[in-house]
Amino acid sequence: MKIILVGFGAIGKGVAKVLHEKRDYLKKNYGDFKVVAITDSSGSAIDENGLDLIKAIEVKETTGSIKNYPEKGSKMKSIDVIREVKADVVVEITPSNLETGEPAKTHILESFRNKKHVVTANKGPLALCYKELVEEAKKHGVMFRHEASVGGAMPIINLAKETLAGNEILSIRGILNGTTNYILTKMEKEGLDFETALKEAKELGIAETDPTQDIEGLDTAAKIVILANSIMGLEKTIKDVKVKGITKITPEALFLANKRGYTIKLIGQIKENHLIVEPMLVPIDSPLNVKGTLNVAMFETDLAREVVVVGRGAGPIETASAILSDLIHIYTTINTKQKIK
Ligand SMILES: NC(=O)C1=CN([C@@H]2O[C@H](COP(=O)(O)OP(=O)(O)OC[C@H]3O[C@@H](n4cnc5c(N)ncnc54)[C@H](OP(=O)(O)O)[C@@H]3O)[C@@H](O)[C@H]2O)C=CC1
Ligand SMILES: N[C@@H](CC=O)C(=O)O
Ligand code: NA
Repeated sequence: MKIILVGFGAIGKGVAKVLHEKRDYLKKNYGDFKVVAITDSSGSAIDENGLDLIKAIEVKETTGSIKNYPEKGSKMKSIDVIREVKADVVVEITPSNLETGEPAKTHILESFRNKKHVVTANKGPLALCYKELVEEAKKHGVMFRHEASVGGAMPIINLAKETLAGNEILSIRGILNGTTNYILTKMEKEGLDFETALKEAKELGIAETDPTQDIEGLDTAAKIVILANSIMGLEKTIKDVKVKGITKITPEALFLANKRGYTIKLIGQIKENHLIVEPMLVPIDSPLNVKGTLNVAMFETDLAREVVVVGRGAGPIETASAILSDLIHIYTTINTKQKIK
């Protein structure tokens, strides 16, 4: 299967590392997963026989742009790569823009129009125009998967759509941002100040390109909109969410909460058509009291009753896990269809 990576930052490099490390496992169990093009904000590298992913990471980390990849690099823009390079799947992992959804929205729609399946971790277009994207993918007969867009490695979207298929999801409540959970945990457990904890989160590659999206609660808001639209059949936008972030939370507030048997978590909640994101007191012994970059989601369903999932909500390799599972789904679907013909 031929793959184009659009975006080569923390997640793009994480996907490249995972595809390199898992290449023998993938070949043995599925087939050849080949990255034929990689793009970033200033250019691209293209090789129809498959790029050397370790070399691509090294070029990116030493020179700052993939266009410096020996012999295969150029200033070719992402949109032209999507149109002109022969591939099966585009992995869209540019920054999430929660106002316009660009450049990801155009990348995704253009991929569909060029008969390319899409896997994305990008929350922008999903939170702003989910229905349009799903309809366009259907119109062009291609697959559109986005497990990584909510909760990173934590299985939530495909779990709801596949394993919990047939259930009506009545409410979802959880911690859906790894950066803020990391910050709150560091402040609570080590008394670290907010800025130092945020700096560490950036260094771990878990924060958004614009980390205010994390700490002001907008990333969590985007995610509950995606959940509302993709697995609860609602039609919401980020404007429908009442949002409050964690910038006013201090180590002292966490200490006082602990003394009373509580902790403080940034909770996203969808219940009875209301979407809310705010710091909430959570009992110390609650299943919601997970630490570090962990995320947690508590589903209330009509058949399976309560379901709780926990997993790493952020991180290059962890997020690449969700992207890989979507790529494998596309690979197996393509090859099953071909065998039936
Ligand atoms: N970090 C995480 O743990 C998670 C991130 N995500 C989502 O994944 C996406 C990527 O995140 P992350 O890798 O951390 O972000 P980074 O900021 O590390 O990387 C973004 C990449 O996109 C590139 N880029 C920007 N504009 C364009 C463009 N027009 N064409 C091609 N590439 C472009 C940047 O180029 P350049 O290098 O030249 O600046 C960079 O390589 C985001 O949407 C984020 O919300 C989802 C789950 C977890
Ligand atoms: N910045 C986000 C990345 C995953 O969506 C987070 O911290 O959860
Ligand atoms: Na996920």
